[in-house]
Amino acid sequence: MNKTLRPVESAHGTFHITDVYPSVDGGRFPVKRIVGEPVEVWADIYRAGHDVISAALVWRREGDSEWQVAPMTAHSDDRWGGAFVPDRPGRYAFAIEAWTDEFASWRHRFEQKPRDGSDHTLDALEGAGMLTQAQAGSPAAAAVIIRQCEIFLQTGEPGALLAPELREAMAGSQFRRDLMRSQLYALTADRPRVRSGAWYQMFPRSQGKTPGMHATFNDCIARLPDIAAMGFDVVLLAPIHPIGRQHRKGRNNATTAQAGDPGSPYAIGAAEGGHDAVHPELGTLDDFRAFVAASQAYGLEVALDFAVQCSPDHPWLTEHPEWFKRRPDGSMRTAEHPPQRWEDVVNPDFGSEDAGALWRALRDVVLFWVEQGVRIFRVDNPHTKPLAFWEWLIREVRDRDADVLFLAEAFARPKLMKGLAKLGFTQSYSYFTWRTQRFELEQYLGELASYPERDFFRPNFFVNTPDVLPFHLQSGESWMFKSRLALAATLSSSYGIYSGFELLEHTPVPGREEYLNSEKYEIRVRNWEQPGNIKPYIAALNRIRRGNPALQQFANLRFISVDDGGVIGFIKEAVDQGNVIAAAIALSAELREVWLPLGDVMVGRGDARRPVSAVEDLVTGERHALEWGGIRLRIDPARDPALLLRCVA
Ligand SMILES: O=P(O)(O)O[C@H]1O[C@H](CO)[C@@H](O[C@H]2O[C@H](CO)[C@@H](O)[C@H](O)[C@H]2O)[C@H](O)[C@H]1O
Repeated sequence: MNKTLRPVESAHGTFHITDVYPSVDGGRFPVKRIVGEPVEVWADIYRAGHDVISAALVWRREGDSEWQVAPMTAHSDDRWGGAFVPDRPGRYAFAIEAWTDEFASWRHRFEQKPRDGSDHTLDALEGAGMLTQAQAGSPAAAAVIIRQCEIFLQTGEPGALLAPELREAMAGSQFRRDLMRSQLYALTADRPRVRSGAWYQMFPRSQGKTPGMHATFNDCIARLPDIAAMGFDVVLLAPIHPIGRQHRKGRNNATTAQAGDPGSPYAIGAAEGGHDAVHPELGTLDDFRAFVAASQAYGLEVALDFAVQCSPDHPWLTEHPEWFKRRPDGSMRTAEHPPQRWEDVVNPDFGSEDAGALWRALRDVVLFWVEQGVRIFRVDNPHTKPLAFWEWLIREVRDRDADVLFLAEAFARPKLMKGLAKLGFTQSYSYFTWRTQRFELEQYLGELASYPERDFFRPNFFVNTPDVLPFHLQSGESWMFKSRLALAATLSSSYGIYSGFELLEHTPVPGREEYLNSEKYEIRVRNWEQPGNIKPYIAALNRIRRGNPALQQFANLRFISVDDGGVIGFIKEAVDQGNVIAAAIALSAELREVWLPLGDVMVGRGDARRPVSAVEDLVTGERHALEWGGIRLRIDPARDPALLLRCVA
């Protein structure tokens, strides 16, 4: 437990350092920020009496011995602010220090003395006495102090003690008798990919061209130009490991496989190896590394699925039987997440006596793939494993390589999802996949973009996943796919699609939000140029995202009241870059004209900030001038359900 360091008490008691921002659960969990971007810190700092208070922000990266110091300045109502810039990814701690500036307090009192001819010599001597005790400052400050002290001693003029440069020199040179440091607050700085990225999820074995034939990593390499041309940043692979044979699942989640069925890639482990092996039909480890290198060459980063569970054929079941709990009849309980049943896998027992070795083995699996060049992991249903395990694993890995990122694939209870984010997951799945109405989106986004969620929960908006074909996509209407894509790609700075979305795949298992003939259980071959595909639309959206910093942030969001309940409107602003985007996205198919109130939108930086006067359509390039504080524009969802407008002054 962090403790506030108690100072030598002054006559006015100790300082109160409260309402510290940013902090998550009082500093217990790290606030999340991006490397190279200023971290603003605010606190209420006060104490009884009228002495002049000074404050500073002290911070360091975990492992560094030296504290760095940044000044804090007082704003109105005892609110103080300061900032620092974390320059490397990793964990940081910061605290706030407060102390009395005794010379400034003396000066303040001296300046209040009546100018009525009274003798203030004694007061002046007290001030001068403080100069003789100043000892902690820079040589330049020392020179100022000595000079002003000598002037005072030679002339007896108190004006020498009131020189502004002396006040400044003394501020950094006095012994801080009542220095108080707050508790420590934790912070994590991540690389920029965490803040923004477009993800493309695919099953490697389905990337070939011959129906029924298992694809290889070479086939995956051949797919990269198409994925890169759509403007994606991350290519997320379903598990690439050997697949169990016992209790293998068949097509459409059948609990018995037919001859030739490849099984679910989430049933990890077979005679060929476990979590650190590559499915032989995909190729070798060298082939995988070649895929990672080829992805990099296309500007894509590879993310791997990390699923803890094991097929009954996983080598760990024979090598470490103690990690798996047997039922009274000797069988093992298969994994489940009610109502889902995963009959082809068992979960290791996190309560086993040898759980420490299991934890280390799982950590080593992650480190193994880090060695192969992977820096992003989608963690499969983390909410069914102990939270303390994830906190430990993420820390263990990131202490070795702070560039490694973890996405929590948890569609769980809200508090549990937020808990996972607090204890270290870099990004999180979200409920966006099911939020379709304007009020639902506004409410949900409002929650995620507010304090304190915005400081620890970084959502990744997936429009679909291999497990979820949401009802609203099941009619296969192009405008709806585009609308969902535009919402995900602009409301959130990180978003993803599962492959097949670009082809408008939409055939469900009747009555369910699942894909019929899901490639979780079979090999698929697709015509990636299928007529009606929305690849050009995806590419255009990703291009717009890359060109507009406002769309690369999440919490910079403000909804506007569009005069049509079937359209959601919002503003995103990147203040530092002077980039402001207004968006209006149709949630239903009708052609309409909408009024966008933009009168209070300001554009530009600092003194150059001006009210918006026109907008530029980022798709068509057309420019429209504002009239009467807003603009009326047409949305034709059949063509494009989203209006994306750059605001110009
Ligand atoms: O956490 P979720 O419920 O969203 O689902 C994830 O984990 C599931 C278990 O790994 C996984 O389910 C798939 O793999 C299972 C094991 O092979 C299999 O029994 C299921 O039928 C299959 O859906 C799911 O895909 C993953 O996203």
